[in-house]
Amino acid sequence: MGITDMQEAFYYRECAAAHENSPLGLHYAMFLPTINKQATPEQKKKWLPLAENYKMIGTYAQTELGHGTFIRGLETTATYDPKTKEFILDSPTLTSKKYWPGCLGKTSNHCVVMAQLYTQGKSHGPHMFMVQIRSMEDHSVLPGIEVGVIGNKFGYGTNDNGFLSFDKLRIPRENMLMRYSQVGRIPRENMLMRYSQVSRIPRENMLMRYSQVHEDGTYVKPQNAKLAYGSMVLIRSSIVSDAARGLAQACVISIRYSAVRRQTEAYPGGEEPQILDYQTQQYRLFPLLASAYSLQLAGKYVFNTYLEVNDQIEKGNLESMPELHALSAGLKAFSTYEASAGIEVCRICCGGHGYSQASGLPKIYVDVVPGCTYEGENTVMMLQTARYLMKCYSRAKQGQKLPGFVQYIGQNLNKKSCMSEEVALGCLVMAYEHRAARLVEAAAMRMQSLIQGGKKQHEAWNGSSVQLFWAAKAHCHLFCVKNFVDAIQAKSLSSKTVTVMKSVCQLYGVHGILENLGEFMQDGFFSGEQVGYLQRKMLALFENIRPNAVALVDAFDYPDMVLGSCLGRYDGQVYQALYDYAKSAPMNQTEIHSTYYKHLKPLINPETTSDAMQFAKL
Ligand SMILES: CCCCCCCCCCCC(=O)SCCNC(=O)CCNC(=O)[C@H](O)C(C)(C)COP(=O)(O)OP(=O)(O)OC[C@H]1O[C@@H](n2cnc3c(N)ncnc32)[C@H](O)[C@@H]1OP(=O)(O)O
Ligand SMILES: Cc1cc2nc3c(=O)[nH]c(=O)nc-3n(C[C@H](O)[C@H](O)[C@H](O)COP(=O)(O)OP(=O)(O)OC[C@H]3O[C@@H](n4cnc5c(N)ncnc54)[C@H](O)[C@@H]3O)c2cc1C
Repeated sequence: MGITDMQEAFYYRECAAAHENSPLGLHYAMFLPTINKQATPEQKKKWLPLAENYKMIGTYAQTELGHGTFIRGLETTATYDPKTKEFILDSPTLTSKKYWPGCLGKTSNHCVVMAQLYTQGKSHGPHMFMVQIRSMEDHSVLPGIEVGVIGNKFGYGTNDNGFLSFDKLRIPRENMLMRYSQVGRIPRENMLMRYSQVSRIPRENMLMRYSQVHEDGTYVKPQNAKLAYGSMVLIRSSIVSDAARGLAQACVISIRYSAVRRQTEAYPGGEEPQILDYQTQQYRLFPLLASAYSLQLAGKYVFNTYLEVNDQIEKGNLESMPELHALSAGLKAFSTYEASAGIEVCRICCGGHGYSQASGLPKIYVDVVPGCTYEGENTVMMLQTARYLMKCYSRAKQGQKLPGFVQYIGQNLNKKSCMSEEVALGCLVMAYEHRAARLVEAAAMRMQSLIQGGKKQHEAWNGSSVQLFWAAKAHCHLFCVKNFVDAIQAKSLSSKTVTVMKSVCQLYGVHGILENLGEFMQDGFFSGEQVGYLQRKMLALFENIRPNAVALVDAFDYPDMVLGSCLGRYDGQVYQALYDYAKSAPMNQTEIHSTYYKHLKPLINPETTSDAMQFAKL
């Protein structure tokens, strides 16, 4: 189709294969970007045309049976042999087997492997290597490699998450040497297959844009070791929009359905109201609608930040890497938590029909919920953000200026909320700033007191980690509120749009406070009276939003084909669609199901079991 823009390609694929996760997902989400960002120009020249034309089909193989979060603990080794100028990949233990990479089990013929680099007898930590695992001729698994699928999962049925191990012992040493001695004489494109066949790969296959191993085995350190984690940062930055999309789609389904579904006479003999008119339905759905908008805006922001910082990195300026890491890790966690929990609420709000696959909601849920785990387990990611916040706190205490989105840290905490009946956006932002600043300080104080009490740094960290988590979550929440407020204050919006979106934004802020009231009230920042303003405002906002609710979900503009939902159809013909779905079920294609003959008839009518025997033989 000639589509080169990554986001555009995503939307195209979403329409073309709406109901399945692509078995090539990891190829374009991680394998191609990793080559693009981490390979040398020569490597790119060699691999990109093959990868872009789906000759090389690849994945990103980092996680192992024993380690996922702790990358430095990975056990797969890549040992450089200067005599042969090769790396020897090895999976020395059961726990070192690669486990979980998507599209690995059956689809990929290559992968980027994260392995511990050893050269000149020293370990240099995790580095990436390009490894061919299957033949480009017939897709057979190459010698020295064991690869397979990991079995059924919660979802992602069409994405063959796999296991993989390298066993150098299975390859005769002489064979490998012989193959190597031919390197200079065979065509370049033959090299990958020949080397991988023996689980030995050429030195040039190490993705060494930033770190290098010279031919004699000398290791040259990269400017920053975490540059090798760049692909993860890219995907974390993309996952925020991904989570937002899942939540937005669930809101479309649940809100449209709630406008069609009628239930329970409002008064004896009266009409059954649309369930969307129930305040309790609005209480569960409208804040999620607001959250979907907020996360979409946050997703855009973080991805644009990724692009900007990446631009600087390309120019050799690594200054903003820590900010980007903290922002992308925290928002990835915050957004996937919010979206997963929200999609489940949308499902429950559809009553019994929400439990049917016909609702489209189970599929959305199982697609979004692994985002809480992959690309960095959410709690661990929040703690990475907290680590950054602690550094900022200590810098603020030393009077140093902080970057824009953390400038609230270290602010004076002895103030009261400016909240009035009107619930001004400025007062909402101030409230979130105060809560985050207080929780950052509380976590820092806790750490400090544990250390002063004789605990070691790592013990103090663990002993403060719940508070650190709260601080990071409050920080991300503040970011989402502030970013939403900034977006609706953008000059490009029409006044009508601003009126509607202001209500949505206010609801996002107000509901978030009411759901986390303890954190806003612990130090007396809000008075009880002010909480009353917020509660009344929330109910008033439900009434404001109600007439626009369906238009607000229509505005996400997801075609029916993408939603794949009988409940969320644009035309509202929910009951006909459900009935058609039932009629088309495979079990309805025959009047009597085969199990009747096999199991039921012998019970109901034992004297005529010969039929059943007959069937069993068939
Ligand atoms: C279209 C969409 C859908 C896309 C759909 C995609 C489909 C799904 C794809 C899923 C693919 C995968 O899951 S791939 C596998 C993903 N795996 C993970 O994400 C593993 C998560 N683990 C990690 O990222 C790491 O190991 C950490 C961050 C947890 C810890 O790393 P570490 O090496 O032990 O580092 P640590 O000592 O804690 O920290 C040292 C310093 O490095 C910093 N640091 C750590 N990471 C980074 C980083 N990335 N960038 C900058 N700086 C960093 C720390 O802040 C710290 O700074 P200072 O404080 O010292 O200054
Ligand atoms: C659908 C799916 C697709 C995936 N695709 C890929 C892929 O393509 N490539 C790939 O390489 N990997 C992939 N993964 C693996 C994924 O990246 C890891 O599962 C993830 O990084 C989490 O690591 P873990 O499984 O080791 O969790 P663990 O670290 O074992 O986490 C278990 C628990 O321990 C806690 N914990 C761990 N460390 C800490 C800590 N330091 N402080 C506090 N708590 C901690 C966590 O919070 C969590 O509650 C995929 C996983 C899934 C589910």
